Amino acid sequence: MKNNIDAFLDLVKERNGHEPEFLQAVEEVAETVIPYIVKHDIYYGKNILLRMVEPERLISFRISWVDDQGEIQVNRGYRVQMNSAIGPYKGGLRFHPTVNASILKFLAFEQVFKNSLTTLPMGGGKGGSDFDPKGKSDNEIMRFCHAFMSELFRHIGPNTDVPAGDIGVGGREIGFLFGMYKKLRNEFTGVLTGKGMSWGGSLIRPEATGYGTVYFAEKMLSTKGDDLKNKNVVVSGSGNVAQFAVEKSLQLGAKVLTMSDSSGYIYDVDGIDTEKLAHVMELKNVKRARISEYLKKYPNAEFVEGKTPWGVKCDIALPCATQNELNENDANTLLGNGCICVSEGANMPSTKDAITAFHKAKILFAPGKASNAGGVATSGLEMTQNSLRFNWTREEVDNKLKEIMSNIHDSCIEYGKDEDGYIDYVKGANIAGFVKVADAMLAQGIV
Ligand SMILES: NC(=O)C1=CN([C@@H]2O[C@H](COP(=O)(O)OP(=O)(O)OC[C@H]3O[C@@H](n4cnc5c(N)ncnc54)[C@H](OP(=O)(O)O)[C@@H]3O)[C@@H](O)[C@H]2O)C=CC1
Ligand SMILES: O=C(O)CCC(=O)C(=O)O
Repeated sequence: MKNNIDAFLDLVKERNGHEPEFLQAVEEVAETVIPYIVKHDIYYGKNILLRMVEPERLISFRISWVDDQGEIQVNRGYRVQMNSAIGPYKGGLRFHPTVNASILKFLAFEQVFKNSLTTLPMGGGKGGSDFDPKGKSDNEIMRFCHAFMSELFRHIGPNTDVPAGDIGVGGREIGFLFGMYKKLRNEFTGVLTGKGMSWGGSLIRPEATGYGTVYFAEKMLSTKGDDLKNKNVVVSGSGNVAQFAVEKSLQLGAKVLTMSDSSGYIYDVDGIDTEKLAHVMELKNVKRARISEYLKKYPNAEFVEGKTPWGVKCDIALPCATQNELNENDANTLLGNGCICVSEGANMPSTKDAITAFHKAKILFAPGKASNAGGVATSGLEMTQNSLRFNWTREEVDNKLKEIMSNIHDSCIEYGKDEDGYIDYVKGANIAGFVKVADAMLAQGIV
């Protein structure tokens, strides 16, 4: 078995040696899926995983735009169309200075498994740009988004590839991107998700990733006869996913102690309640300020500069910021402090060694591709509503989201339960995600 995994990974490294994040994501999948392939004749010897690690298409393009000073700026744009076996490519756009092919390939690869887990007909893709939205005016953001879409539009469409938001891309950006797509194509279609409610968006889509992450944590806790009530929760990030993970945690009776951004974290020993969360939303979504500003209104809280919040004692950790934000030392600190459950809101926030530590300690650990799948699942529901030209109520969408998260949890148990009864959610999510895509690839032949 080890030989099969090593030989596969050597081949992937040979081709992608300079892409560490992509290799990390592939390694995690290979270690759990190859043993399954070896035991199942229908998949063995078909090089399915080797085909899955090669993007069907990787588009890279120039984005030229003019800033408020009249200077011409040049950024790089990408769309990774990873796998379309079970539906049109689907996945977010990230605008962040760290964006490169490795990061987008890791995200697109994870997206293939995640989208498969939702049971909705969506392939996997991801895109974005090394553009940094921080400190840019609304007009600059608009000009950049328009320039980005003036190239991307020819590669996407409601039945081809349907982008959405990710880091640095929220409702404002989706609006500008949609406006330019509509102008260039002269058609009003569900080509993007995360749209505004008056022009084709779905209720609950803004909340869905954070809510889903907490619904998943609640499902994991229920396997131990436990729930979120009175639990201390530590959250990283203060963007879209973090905000709604905090909101749902509060609704389910937990106490939230931290939020963060790239400058550090705030620790509020009294708890971040709904009023304080509303202030964070105002700071982040309207004023686009740093999280440290929280202390101006709530001076009892602490701001810890340049650090992640994993040293704060908690029962539950929700990493909701970015990849590799929680390492082995952080994992050991969390375990030492009695943490019993980690549900990833971000994509690949825990390093490989951190996951090993969680597994060794046999705590409840959910990988992002399972626990944060509520976002893309609700994007799938937005696509359905667009096709029907109909809107479901908030309650209808939320119920469907809960049901999807519960089904993903069941799939993880089906494929991830070890002999001693421990649920390895990483193994479960990877194999369950793989099976559906692999079956479709086999049915469609070598294309
Ligand atoms: N939006 C969605 O629906 C989905 C998002 N995700 C994942 O969730 C995570 C968060 O996304 P989202 O909330 O949408 O993005 P936002 O842009 O809304 O928020 C990102 C948050 O993470 C922080 N952050 C970003 N980069 C870093 C970094 N290098 N170090 C420390 N903090 C950082 C940001 O701080 P700062 O403002 O200082 O940069 C901000 O607080 C990402 O991993 C994303 O891929 C997963 C599924 C769906
Ligand atoms: O809603 C979507 O299409 C994509 C969400 C996303 O980017 C993700 O799941 O990581």
